[in-house]
Amino acid sequence: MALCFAAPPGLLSEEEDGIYESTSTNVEHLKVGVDRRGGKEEEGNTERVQVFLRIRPLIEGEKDRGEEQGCVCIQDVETLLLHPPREPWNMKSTERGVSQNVHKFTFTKISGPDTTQLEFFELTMKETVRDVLLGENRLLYTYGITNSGKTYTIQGTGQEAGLLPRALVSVFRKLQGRLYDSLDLKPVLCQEVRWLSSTEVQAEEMRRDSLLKEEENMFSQHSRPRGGVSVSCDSGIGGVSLASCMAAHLEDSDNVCLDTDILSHSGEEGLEEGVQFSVWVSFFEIYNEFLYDLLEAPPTLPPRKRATLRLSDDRYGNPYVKDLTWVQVQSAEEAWKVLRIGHCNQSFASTHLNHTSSRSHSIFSLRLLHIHPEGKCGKSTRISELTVCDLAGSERCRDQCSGERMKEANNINTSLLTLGRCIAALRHNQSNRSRPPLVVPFRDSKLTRVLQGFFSGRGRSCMVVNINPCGSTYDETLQALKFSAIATQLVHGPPTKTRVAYIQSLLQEHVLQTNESTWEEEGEDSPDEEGDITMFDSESLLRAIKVLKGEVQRQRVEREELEASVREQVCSEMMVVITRMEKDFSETLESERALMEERYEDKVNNLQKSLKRFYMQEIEERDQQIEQLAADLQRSGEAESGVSKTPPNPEAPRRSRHQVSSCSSNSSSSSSCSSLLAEELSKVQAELELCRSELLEKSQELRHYQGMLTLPAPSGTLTTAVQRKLEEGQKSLRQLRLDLQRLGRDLQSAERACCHSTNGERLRLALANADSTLTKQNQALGELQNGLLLVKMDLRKKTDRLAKLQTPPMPSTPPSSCSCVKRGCGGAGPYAETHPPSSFLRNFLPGRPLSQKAPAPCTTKSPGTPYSRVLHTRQRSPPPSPTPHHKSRGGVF
Ligand SMILES: Nc1ncnc2c1ncn2[C@@H]1O[C@H](COP(=O)(O)OP(=O)(O)OP(=O)(O)O)[C@@H](O)[C@H]1O
Repeated sequence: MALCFAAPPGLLSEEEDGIYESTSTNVEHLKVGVDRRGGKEEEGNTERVQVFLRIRPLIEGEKDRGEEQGCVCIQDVETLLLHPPREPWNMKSTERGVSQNVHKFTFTKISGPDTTQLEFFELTMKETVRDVLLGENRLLYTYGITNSGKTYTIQGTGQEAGLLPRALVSVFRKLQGRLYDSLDLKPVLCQEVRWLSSTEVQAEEMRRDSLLKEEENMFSQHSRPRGGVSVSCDSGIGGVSLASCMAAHLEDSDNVCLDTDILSHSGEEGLEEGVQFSVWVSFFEIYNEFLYDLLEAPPTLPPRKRATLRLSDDRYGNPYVKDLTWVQVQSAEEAWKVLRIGHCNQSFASTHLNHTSSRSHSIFSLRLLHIHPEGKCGKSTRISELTVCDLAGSERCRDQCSGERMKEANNINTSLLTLGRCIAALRHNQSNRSRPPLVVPFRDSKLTRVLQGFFSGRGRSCMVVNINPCGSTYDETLQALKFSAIATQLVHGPPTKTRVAYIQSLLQEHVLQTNESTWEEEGEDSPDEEGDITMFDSESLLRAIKVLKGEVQRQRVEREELEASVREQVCSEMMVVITRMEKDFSETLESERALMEERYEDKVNNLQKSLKRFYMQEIEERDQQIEQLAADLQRSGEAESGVSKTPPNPEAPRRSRHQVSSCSSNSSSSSSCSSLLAEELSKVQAELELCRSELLEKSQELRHYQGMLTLPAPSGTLTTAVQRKLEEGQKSLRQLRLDLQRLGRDLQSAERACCHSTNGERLRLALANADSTLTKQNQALGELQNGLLLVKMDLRKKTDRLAKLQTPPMPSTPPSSCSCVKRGCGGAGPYAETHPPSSFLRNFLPGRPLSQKAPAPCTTKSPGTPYSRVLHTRQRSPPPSPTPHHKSRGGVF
């Protein structure tokens, strides 16, 4: 079962899963990987980046330690299987707990531990050197963990010269007899002619300007990475002045054999006829994210701080190392010596894995100036470059015990991670052309900035992955292989030579536009895909530029027109859409409004209904309560007026009144009239009660008088008359009681009517009846009073007469005065005889003073009896409604 391994964070996107594979140990189920070889692709005629794997043998110390070496297994020349180590402590967290997976990687070519330096050179460098001699730019860089054999591969040791010395030998062998006089070419390379004396500057100025102009033209069309070329005065030229320092350095350096036998081939196949070459080399390192020129002698005096170099962009945006020393070399030996000098200045340190571990990325560059002495407008040049980069090895920071080593390891890992991100981004952009491209983070580290040109189509890169077979470094090796797996998916950018064809087509177009016949004559030269930019003279290039300018102008106008028409079209379409939307919105709004109206109408109706129902229920409940209270009231009233003669319970009517008033107030705000009536009723009831109590009092008083009037046997005719009058008075009194009972019943019915709250008219009628009844009673009482007064006077006369008859006259107080005293009137005899007792009359007719001589306190202290208040209240009661009875029912109630 094939399993895809997760890529390192930030290094792989989803599409890149599956670039490398992990499989179970059952090799029968191995999934066949995609073709990762650097062959021609069917589409786009682009080539995959070549990635070579080199596995070094175990060295002595590792053998002594008993390092496990069964992890790395070469399946075939292109496929590697990486088995996890048997000892579990060698595995890191990424592998722990996971089944024993086998990782499968495919490379352009795999070199095993037995591969010699020569074999590896022929495998990797041979073609690269040939391409550089043909004018291409090439980069070869080694990648791997520390102590994996990178430096060994690049430089070699002893008799085993590495790729770089072999490349130098190869270059100079092929350039034998073609090396150009270097002095004439200095201005071509120098942007800062520091090596010239002030007197020579003026003489060289004219020539240099023309050459620089030519060089600039060439660079602009040639599109290649261009470094700032400068020659240090101190370092001299051509290796002549370097000889002394070389001798000193070379004594300390390894004695690499650089004889001509290190290469098995020679010859100058493929080189252009008549072209001469000049070779220049530079060597610098990137240490802790600073650039140092390795060909500059380190300061001997303290502070021994090395001068750093700066990265700059030329006017075409291509990065180059400013003020870097370029040394012209005439032979492989000279170049090798320069390399060794730089190697001596390079930062090395002893780590626990490698006692000569590179702590920096070292970059050696060789530039070839292709000189065409017989160019159409004089001398023309072309520059090609071979850059060999020995990257520092990735390592675990925690393995470093020194703070300086830790810092170096951090910087190394950061820059390598950035390189990985750049490659991943490039890979993403190449495989997802329809999507917007990712920004390639070249600027995130110095290393990627320096190498940017080789990844941006201005050259080609080739990668050598070094691994060691040690099981102890399994995890780091796995990460390095994963990184290289991404690089195998990269394709090279379009080759620069296609630009030549483009320029040719532009020139053809221009000629066709201007003069067709002329073109026909010149048209015999077909576009040369394999040609070089130097084949064009300056006039042709100027014409091409002119055509390009015209084309740019035309396209600009076209674009503006297109933009205007697109804008117009978009505007009109937008207007249509907006109009439609507006219409739709207004329709929707209208329907929404109607819907809302309907909904709220329903809601209001429902609310009205529910409120009506609620209040009806409330009123019914209150009616029932009031009826019950009224019944209670009636019962209590009957009980009071019964034989028991119990005093009336003032609480009951009060409670009834309270119920009535609360009922009325709660029924609705519109029943204010009913509440008024209820108030009136309650007042009437209260006064009625008072009347009752007063009536009872008077009845008792009357009985008392009757008892007093009871005469002995010889009463005669007077007694009979008094008896008759008394009977009449009793009769009137009974009638009065009956009237009062009827009045009570009327009042109760009025109270019920009021409590019904819809029968206001009935209540008014009942009250009017009660009023008339009270008036009648008033009259009856008045008559009774008069009768009683007469009876009293008569009785007094008779009593006096009887007293005179029965007993001799006594000088004492007459009994009438005693009775008056008893009654509390305190009046004199004559006054008492001619007038009724004041309290009696005052109690019955207080509103009408019987005499002007009536005692002032009585009239002032009691301005009106309850009865008079009743009468007064009746007069103030609201008049009956003028509206017909049936209309008033539908009114307030
Ligand atoms: N192919 C090989 N055959 C024999 N010995 C080798 C081979 N490759 C590497 N070695 C030895 O392995 C050791 C480490 O090699 P080297 O210094 O080149 O590693 P490195 O990757 O450059 O390490 P660092 O990144 O720390 O500089 C050296 O002693 C070297 O001689």
